[in-house]
Amino acid sequence: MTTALKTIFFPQLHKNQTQFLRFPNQKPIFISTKSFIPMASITVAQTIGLSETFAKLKQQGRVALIPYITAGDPNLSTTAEALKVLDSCGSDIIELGIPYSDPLADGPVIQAAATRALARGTNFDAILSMLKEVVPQISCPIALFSYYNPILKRGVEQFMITIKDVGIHGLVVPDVPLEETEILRKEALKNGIELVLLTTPTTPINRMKAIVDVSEGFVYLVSSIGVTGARQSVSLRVQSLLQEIKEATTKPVAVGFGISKPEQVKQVAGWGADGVIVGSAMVRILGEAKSPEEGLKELETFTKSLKAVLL
Ligand SMILES: O=P(O)(O)OC[C@@H](O)[C@@H](O)c1c[nH]c2ccccc12
Repeated sequence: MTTALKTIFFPQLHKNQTQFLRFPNQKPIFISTKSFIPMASITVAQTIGLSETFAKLKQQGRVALIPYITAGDPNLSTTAEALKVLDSCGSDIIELGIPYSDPLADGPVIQAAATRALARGTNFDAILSMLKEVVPQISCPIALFSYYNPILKRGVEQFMITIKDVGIHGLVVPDVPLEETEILRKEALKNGIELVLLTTPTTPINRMKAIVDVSEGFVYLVSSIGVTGARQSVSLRVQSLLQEIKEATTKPVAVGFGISKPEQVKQVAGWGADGVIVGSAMVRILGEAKSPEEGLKELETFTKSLKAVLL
């Protein structure tokens, strides 16, 4: 659980005074002295961000489990339930993908999920409305996954304000080159959004250093070249790549691509990863189940099997 419980002491309220209390990413809280004992206190669950989550896990000697699912596949109400299932099964951060028509970095499983979600009419505004409802019920931070084009269409500044307002903590934009991240980083910073950048096995060391320098929240180490999708094994190169990155930064490093089994999660965690990302295997469960209910049940079982090897 990555909520920071905050206890707030109220200054002496005058008789019959009423107040609205607003906390970032929370619904306003109505308080009134009619029913309130002055100098009372309430405890509000507040979700902490990506880097804070990693700092907390590091203190506990634990590795983050980071699932990815595609919003709107098989439908948005199932996505809402899936977020709650993933959270309750101990996910430490959740990556939520915005379906896009040209997901060039995605393999067939996530491409098919995006196509299904778009065919159902899933759009960014509908995803935002779902998040407005669900985020206050989730204890772990959510990082949105979006290709660059939909962000540019909405305008970078407006996009960041909008996602912050629904309680999103992080953002991953897999197809934006480092040279074009300036505007993204500026607007993300202004809105307290942690912009996660990716490095790959073929990224030259100096470029990797420049990427990790400006990546916020964590560094995403792509385990293998090519597109997303479960692989029979995780490249042994990941172990040395992790060491290289950890010599260049103290920021947490999470590994993704191709990881789909508990033994692979355990292996990558054993190599020193601070987080392990599992996407296609989760997406396949939800998208290919006979019914949403069955998909959610299977998602729960699968997520628990991954979490078990990280405890
Ligand atoms: O699906 P995999 O092989 O488990 O990899 C995680 C991946 O799905 C997720 O992090 C992701 C979804 N879309 C992406 C595009 C680029 C990089 C990463 C991603």
